[in-house]
Amino acid sequence: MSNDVLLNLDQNNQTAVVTLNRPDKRNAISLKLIEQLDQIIDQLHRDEQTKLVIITGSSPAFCAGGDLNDFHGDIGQEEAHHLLKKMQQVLWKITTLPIPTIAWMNGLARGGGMELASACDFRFVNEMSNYGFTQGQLAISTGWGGGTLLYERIHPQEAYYWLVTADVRSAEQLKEIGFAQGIFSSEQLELNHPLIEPYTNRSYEQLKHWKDQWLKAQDLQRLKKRMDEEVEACSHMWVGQEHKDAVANFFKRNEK
Ligand SMILES: CC[C@@H](C(=O)O)C(=O)SCCNC(=O)CCNC(=O)[C@H](O)C(C)(C)COP(=O)(O)OP(=O)(O)OC[C@H]1O[C@@H](n2cnc3c(N)ncnc32)[C@H](O)[C@@H]1OP(=O)(O)O
Repeated sequence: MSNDVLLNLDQNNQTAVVTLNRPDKRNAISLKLIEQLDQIIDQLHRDEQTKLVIITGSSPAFCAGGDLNDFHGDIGQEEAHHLLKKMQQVLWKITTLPIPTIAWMNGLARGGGMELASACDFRFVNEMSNYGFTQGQLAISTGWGGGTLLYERIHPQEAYYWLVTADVRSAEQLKEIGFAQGIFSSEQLELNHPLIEPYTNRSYEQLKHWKDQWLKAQDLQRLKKRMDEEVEACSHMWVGQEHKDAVANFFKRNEK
């Protein structure tokens, strides 16, 4: 079975690097990838040695969102809800990991790729890449709970505006609105990168404590409820003709 998600630990088993590994498909999140990611995140929840999780993508992309072949438009609302829910559950597990999480956004991200990044505690972006919550262009909303998480990451007015415009923004713009904490220029992730070192230099105890504070500062019960509502709303838009047409147009544009 191909490994659509890779897990690498540093020599002390303290930093886990989780890599989405479907570069030919711009690391689009298929159902198979969700299953593998889910297992890895479960493993990290149980792990008592790892102090930091970094999620990244195999070059050239970070993540092109949900795999539109698997999450195709031609399904009923209940089936759409069932499929969207699977990834929402993974995003929830990432959000509630007891140690800090970083999205190292090595390349472009669209749609659900941005939702995945929003589930992490910190985001670092590549100066050469661009990023967008483009679901609006596909006649849907965010569908994994990542739109809800966006409201927690940046100013709500800015989150609302970004979701409606569904525009693609530069690394610089992401830093300006506070979505990204830093910008890097190299494509390769190095654990001694100055943006990563502040984390690797801290102890397990420190990082776990700060994450605990971060989680307690949020109303998790309400957050989960809002994420559930997002999945429900998106599943209804999913079956609309406008969405089916938008997905068909994407594949038509990409026909070789
Ligand atoms: C389902 C959940 C929902 C959510 O809740 O948020 C979503 O995520 S909806 C999906 C949102 N994502 C998109 O709309 C992105 C669609 N992709 C693109 O716009 C472009 O592919 C790109 C990401 C900007 C990359 O462009 P480029 O570098 O020019 O590559 P190609 O377009 O040639 O793509 C290469 C290859 O990858 C396949 N691909 C890309 N994205 C997806 C995707 N989301 N689902 C399935 N497949 C995808 C693309 O079809 C190409 O495949 P081949 O033709 O076989 O080479």
